[in-house]
Amino acid sequence: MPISNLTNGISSDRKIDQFEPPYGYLSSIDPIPSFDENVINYSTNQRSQKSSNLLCKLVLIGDVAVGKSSLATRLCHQTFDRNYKATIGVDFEVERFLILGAPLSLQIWDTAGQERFKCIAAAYYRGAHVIIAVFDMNDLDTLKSAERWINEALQITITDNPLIYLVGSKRDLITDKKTFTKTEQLARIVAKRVNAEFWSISSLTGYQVEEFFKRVACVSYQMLVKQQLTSPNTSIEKITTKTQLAANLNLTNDSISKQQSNDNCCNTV
Ligand SMILES: Nc1nc2c(ncn2[C@@H]2O[C@H](COP(=O)(O)OP(=O)(O)OP(=O)(O)O)[C@@H](O)[C@H]2O)c(=O)[nH]1
Repeated sequence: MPISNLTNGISSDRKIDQFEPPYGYLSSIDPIPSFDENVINYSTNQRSQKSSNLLCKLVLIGDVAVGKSSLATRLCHQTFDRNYKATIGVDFEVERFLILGAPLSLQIWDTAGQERFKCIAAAYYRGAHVIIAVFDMNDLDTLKSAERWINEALQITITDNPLIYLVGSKRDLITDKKTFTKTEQLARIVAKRVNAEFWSISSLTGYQVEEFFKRVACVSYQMLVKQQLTSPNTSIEKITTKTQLAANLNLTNDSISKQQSNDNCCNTV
């Protein structure tokens, strides 16, 4: 497929030419602030040749109501809903970026925090390149849980060394500076323990959401291109849109409900 077909419809704010920096260098898993030369060369070749789309599978995990869906919605639809609607099983979005002129699709799997959906959600961890564990910055119990979610996800993902991000949500609700600093300090300790990069965001105001996903896109792109250069038949996908992805996976609400009713471990709560 010509690269122009793959890049059609990617908005200008999804075009990245500079490596996005981390939230703070203290919280970074990869402090390298620029694209490698071989990654730049690869991208230049992709621009001038027929090419496929790099696909990055990303899974959002964390406790109930910490703000996973809100984070995905803020990125993909630039909206925010104050009303809580629990995720049933798993939902997904595809967001496309153009990095150094080459396309990257972020396939975002938004899993349910409710315990009874855990085994459905866990089925979608497999093959994840990126794990994003979300916690509510106003509830430190959810930070403790985030560490547990990460460790559980790492036992299931079959990708070698997925990138891990620990994201503190609802930053807008913390008004006391001392509490905020303390929460960030604790989060950085947890992040270090699980080898994650820490970010603090607000889906309500949009604070750091774009920056966070651009960072994820840059780090993932660099990782996938390096994998592509060492083993050329991996990580390339022709799926470029949410509709194609849905058709490919046959993932409908019906199929999720069926899976749920067939799966005993999801009916235990
Ligand atoms: N003030 C504020 N509220 C938020 C923010 N993010 C999410 N919320 C609210 O928190 C509630 C839960 O958000 P969701 O995004 O649905 O949480 P979730 O983690 O997807 O929940 P589950 O689907 O049950 O796992 C909703 O009422 C949101 O409006 C934020 O950044 N600031």
